[in-house]
Amino acid sequence: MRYPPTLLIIATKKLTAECCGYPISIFFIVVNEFCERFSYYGMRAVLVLYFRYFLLWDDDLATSIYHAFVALCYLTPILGAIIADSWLGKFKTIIYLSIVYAIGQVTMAISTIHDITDANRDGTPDNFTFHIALSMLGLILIALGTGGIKPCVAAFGGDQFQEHQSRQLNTFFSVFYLCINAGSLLSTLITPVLRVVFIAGSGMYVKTDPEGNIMWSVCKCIGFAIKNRFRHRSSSYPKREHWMDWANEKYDKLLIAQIKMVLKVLFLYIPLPMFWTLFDQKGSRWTLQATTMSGDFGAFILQPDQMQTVNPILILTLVPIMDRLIFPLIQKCGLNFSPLKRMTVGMLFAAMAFVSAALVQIEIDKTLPNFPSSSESQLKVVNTYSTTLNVTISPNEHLLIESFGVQLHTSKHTYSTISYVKSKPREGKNAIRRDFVLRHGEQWCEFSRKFGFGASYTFLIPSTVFSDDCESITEVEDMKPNSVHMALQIPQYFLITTGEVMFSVTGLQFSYSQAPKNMKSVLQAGWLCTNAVGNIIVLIVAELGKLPKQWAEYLLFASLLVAVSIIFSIMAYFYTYIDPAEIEAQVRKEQGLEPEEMEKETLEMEEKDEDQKNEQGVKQTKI
Ligand SMILES: C[C@H](N)C(=O)N[C@@H](CC(=O)O)C(=O)O
Repeated sequence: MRYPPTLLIIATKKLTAECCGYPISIFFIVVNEFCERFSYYGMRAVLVLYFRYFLLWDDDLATSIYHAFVALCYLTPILGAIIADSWLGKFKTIIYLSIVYAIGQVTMAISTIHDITDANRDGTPDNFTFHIALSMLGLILIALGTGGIKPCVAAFGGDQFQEHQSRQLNTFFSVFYLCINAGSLLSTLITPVLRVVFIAGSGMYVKTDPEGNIMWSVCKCIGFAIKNRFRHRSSSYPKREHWMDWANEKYDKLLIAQIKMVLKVLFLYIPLPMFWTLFDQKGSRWTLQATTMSGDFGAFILQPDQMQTVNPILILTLVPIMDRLIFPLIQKCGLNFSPLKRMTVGMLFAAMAFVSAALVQIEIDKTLPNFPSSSESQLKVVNTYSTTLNVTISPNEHLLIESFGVQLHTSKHTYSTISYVKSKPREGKNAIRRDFVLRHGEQWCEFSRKFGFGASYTFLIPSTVFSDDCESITEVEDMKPNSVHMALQIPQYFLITTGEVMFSVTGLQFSYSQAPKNMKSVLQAGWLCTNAVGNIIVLIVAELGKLPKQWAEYLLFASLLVAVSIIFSIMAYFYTYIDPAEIEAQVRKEQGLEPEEMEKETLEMEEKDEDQKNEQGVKQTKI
């Protein structure tokens, strides 16, 4: 027994204004995406350093919370898709969640004002709990906003195209990706203001109504199929072609066919999170790696977090090159570079990027001093005499450690120094880059010297310093400047970005093209979830796997991705590309329904007592 759909909506396709074959409305959508990514990446670029140097968390905690936030941003798309499909529709969801998003950005910005709790005006917040709580609230709102609108925007963009515009639809996803990266490149905080552009296009959009709680219908249908299959587990019941066919007794054939399409794609997505695991470490591990490198490019000094802009810059150049040159060339050579093959190659590029990061790390490690572990201390003794002194530390002697200095009492002498260094200077910077002036009352002198990035020095300043114009200052280098140049990170950025173009742009198009019409946002949310899971994997591997050497962790991630890409290529080999519209039309024909009148069909089922229906279904099967 099958229950007919209770609600039938006849959709009217709005005639959209076109320019060069494209609906004009997509202009507003891509500009909106530019602004949104502008805001998101502007904040995300500095996030790990905010955790590290404002909230004073250690590298591992900063990395973990960063990835937890990114994971949340890519989990909330499920919520966004539910709200859009079952309640507000894509357009209103984008508007309302953008407001939540803007409130989140403001909250986050307020949390960074240390003056709010800095009563003693020493430049450090007095109440870290307040700042942490506020920033976490801000981040949760941002995640809700950015993630909530993300599956809607791409699907909403796709919805604007008519059937005759399939070529333009493919180009749309490339342009869409270009805008994401242009936004990411030019990130600043004015974005929430610019976002009104999206509303300006309101009159031109094709706005499809929410189609009922599609996610809920899907879950109920899957649940029923599983239960029904279990009830008929005995071998006396004939097997069915697909396990979802066990929902036939109660659910519409069209819904079952659509769920089969979505499940096929979601199954294929299982290995994909590993790509994002590597990709999103640009913002955490790679940025922290850059803090131990030199950003001196002669004409300008690049900050470690600015290094991330290499990614969108490369995207802006690589997407057109790939779309217009490489992919057509491969096609001309007679090679079938199908979307799933592109995605596999993309994964291999990302793995190579991590091998490159490991090689750079090995170079950096050669230049780093040996920092004391948490169970060790470091003691530095500076000899200010002109003769050689022997220092003997007897195991029984008493060591007195003061806050800014170390005093060493040995059996023979007492020396004192003013340095106590246990890590590289913050963000690879020195407190002083050039020149400092010493003052005492009316007297002053200037010490002139260019200090290297990430170096640490101790200055011994004698009382005669003003009489010889700072000449008598003795400088001791506690830690050498960063000598490995940030330019060495460019190959890893190039490899990961090439991988991204092949993997992410293709994945976005693939997710849209393989989704049934009423489940485009659902599948976009599924695609974005692979990103969320990827970030959760970083948390697990970085926290549990704690490898003693960073380069070893990079190699571990690269090897995992190679293994996963092999599994994915096998799964892809067995995947058959489908045309959802064709399948839907075929099912409708089988059901004797006219395609025009079923342009849009909600699959809201009558709320009847579940057990009663199951019983009827079982009885019918037995008959
Ligand atoms: C800035 C990145 N190159 C990028 O384009 N990211 C995409 C894909 C993703 O990370 O989900 C985006 O922000 O949508």
